[in-house]
Amino acid sequence: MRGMSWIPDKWRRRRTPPGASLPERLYAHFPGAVMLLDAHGVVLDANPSVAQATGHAPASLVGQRVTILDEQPLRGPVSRALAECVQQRSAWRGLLHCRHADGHRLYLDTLVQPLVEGPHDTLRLLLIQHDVGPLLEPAIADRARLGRLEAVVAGLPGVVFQLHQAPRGALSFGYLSEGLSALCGLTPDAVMASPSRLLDRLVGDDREALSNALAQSSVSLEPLQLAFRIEVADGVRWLEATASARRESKGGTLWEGWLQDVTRRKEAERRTEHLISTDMLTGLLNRRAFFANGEAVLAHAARHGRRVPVAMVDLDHFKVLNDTHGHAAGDVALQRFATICRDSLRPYDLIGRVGGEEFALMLVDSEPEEACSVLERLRQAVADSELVLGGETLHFTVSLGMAFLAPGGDLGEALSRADRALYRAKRAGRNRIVGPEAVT
Ligand SMILES: Nc1nc2c(ncn2[C@@H]2O[C@H](COP(=O)(O)OP(=O)(O)OP(=O)(O)O)[C@@H](O)[C@H]2O)c(=O)[nH]1
Repeated sequence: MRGMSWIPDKWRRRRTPPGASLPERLYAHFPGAVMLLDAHGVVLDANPSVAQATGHAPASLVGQRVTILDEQPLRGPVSRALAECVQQRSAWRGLLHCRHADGHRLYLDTLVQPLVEGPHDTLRLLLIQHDVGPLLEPAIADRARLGRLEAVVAGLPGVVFQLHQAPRGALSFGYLSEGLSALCGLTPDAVMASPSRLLDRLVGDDREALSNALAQSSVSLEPLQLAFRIEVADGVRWLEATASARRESKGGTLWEGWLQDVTRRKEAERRTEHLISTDMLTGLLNRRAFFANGEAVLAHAARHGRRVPVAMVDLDHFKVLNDTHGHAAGDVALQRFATICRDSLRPYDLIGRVGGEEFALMLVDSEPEEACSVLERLRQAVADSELVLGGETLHFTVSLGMAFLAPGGDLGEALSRADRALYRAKRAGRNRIVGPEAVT
């Protein structure tokens, strides 16, 4: 190759002299850029195709370092390829981003071949480059589009996801957008490698609720919509998943959708729910909420075949207390009764104010004898309590009517029975418990 620098310029215009050897013809007509370099990358010779591939006249390159083609001379990919080839004394092959003489980017498929003919010969490098930009153009355009799309998705206030469920149930994420880190402190890569990193953070029953929702959606292929709680570094956050479902060819299910933080909406809903379900004077459940919660408790008890104790409670001679000491004193008595109820019952028992001075109780998971003694303690605690109002100490009592609700029974019916028992307690002298009556 070293001997080819003799090729006259006129032949570099792709003409070869009559009788030129095969290597000479190849060099002149080769459709790619061919350059001979010294070990420092200085161009010793360049074939005519260099002009077409790089925009530089072959003669103008001779004597210059070939790293002139680099986007960042001395630090660009051409420099690195040459250095590797010289160090390893072996061929380097790859795609290089270079700079055309007019400034535009080139994609050059490149071979750097070390040439050492004898042990004492100087190292030379053969550089062969093909402009593959036109071949790559569609892929480059696709990549640019993908880059823009990724930037848009990364900027969304939520997470775009693709969730796959194998026919045997295993879940894996095919895609999670960058927003996941802001949403829950986990990187998309970490969760794609191990979905349990995210799923194990679901709070309480929400993991089961998600499994059930996925199971239903995978059968019906109806869209998935579910809000669930997840533990994050600074507490608990509500997320909502909305996704379309479709069957995959091998029988699995694919959900594609959107995950967003709905904590503020959920908190607003919880505040609204609290407002519409709470009695303002006592802070207890109001009538509507007592019945709504009661039905859920009964459904749970029915599944376990348990009877549920219920009671109606009424403050005794409340009208007299109101009339004698004023309506405000009556209000304080109602509030005191609510406090004693909360102290006497367990947090998950239901206490509702269902009328002016009428209350309904539902004791969850209590055996009959246990329920009777709990209510007796409650009655006694009220009788023992003292209301100090305007320097005067007042006492008040309550009467209770009790009933048991058998599995599958009707709550309204049970409370009517409890109410009739309460009436008998009043007739029998007040400050007592009457019942229970079995209700089916
Ligand atoms: N202070 C106050 N009084 C209320 C409220 N709601 C109802 N009341 C009063 O509760 C009283 C109920 O009186 P009654 O139904 O005659 O019964 P009672 O005086 O408790 O007599 P017995 O139940 O037979 O022992 C009425 O005076 C109502 O005005 C309230 O929110 N605050």
